Amino acid sequence: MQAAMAIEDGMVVGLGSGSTAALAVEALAARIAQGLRVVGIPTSEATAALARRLGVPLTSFAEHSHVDITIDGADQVERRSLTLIKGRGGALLREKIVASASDRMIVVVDETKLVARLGGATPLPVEIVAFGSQTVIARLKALGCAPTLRLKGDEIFFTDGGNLIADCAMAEIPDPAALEARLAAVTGVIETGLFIGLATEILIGRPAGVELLQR
Ligand SMILES: O=C[C@H](O)[C@H](O)[C@H](O)COP(=O)(O)O
Repeated sequence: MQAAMAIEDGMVVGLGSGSTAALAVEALAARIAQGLRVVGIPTSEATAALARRLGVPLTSFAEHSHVDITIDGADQVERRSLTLIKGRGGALLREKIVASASDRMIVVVDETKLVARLGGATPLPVEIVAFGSQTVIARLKALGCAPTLRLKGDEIFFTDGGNLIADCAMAEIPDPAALEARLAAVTGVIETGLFIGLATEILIGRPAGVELLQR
């Protein structure tokens, strides 16, 4: 995978979550097997397990306060601004912490995820605290979206941090920053899946080759 070629010796690498990010971890592991020396900060327990299994050395923010490059996937990418929706796998909080600490965030997607405007068919995941979740969800509804508490089978889905996800369906999002501010102002909202100003490069896989969008 092309994104893994951006990683150089000695770097601290943010390891994203999801099926696309897993391919990047595999590509990184292959380079490590050939002698590349790096350490990774995983954005989920699943990614940490994969990295351990493939022999990618892990570290944490206790040892490294900044990340050189993070490679991650996304659920939607707004072409003009490189703003993202993330969190379909429930890893948005750790992903956003790692992305915010990164010099570069390389996002790998296929062309179906590229949109003129975010929202619409893709709901926005919002991580909320479990306590009082009914009242938090009611307040999200009052902001104009249609939230659904995420389930895993018949059970409530819990994030790695022990929180809940409200998937907020809404029409297209004309102003992601304004929406982010309104959602963040709701007590009990921990983080949203809107990634604004974080992605520095988008690699779009197409049958004909890879397109690069850069900030
Ligand atoms: O919480 C999950 C993450 O934000 C994923 O990076 C995102 O859902 C994309 O996943 P995938 O590459 O599997 O489509």
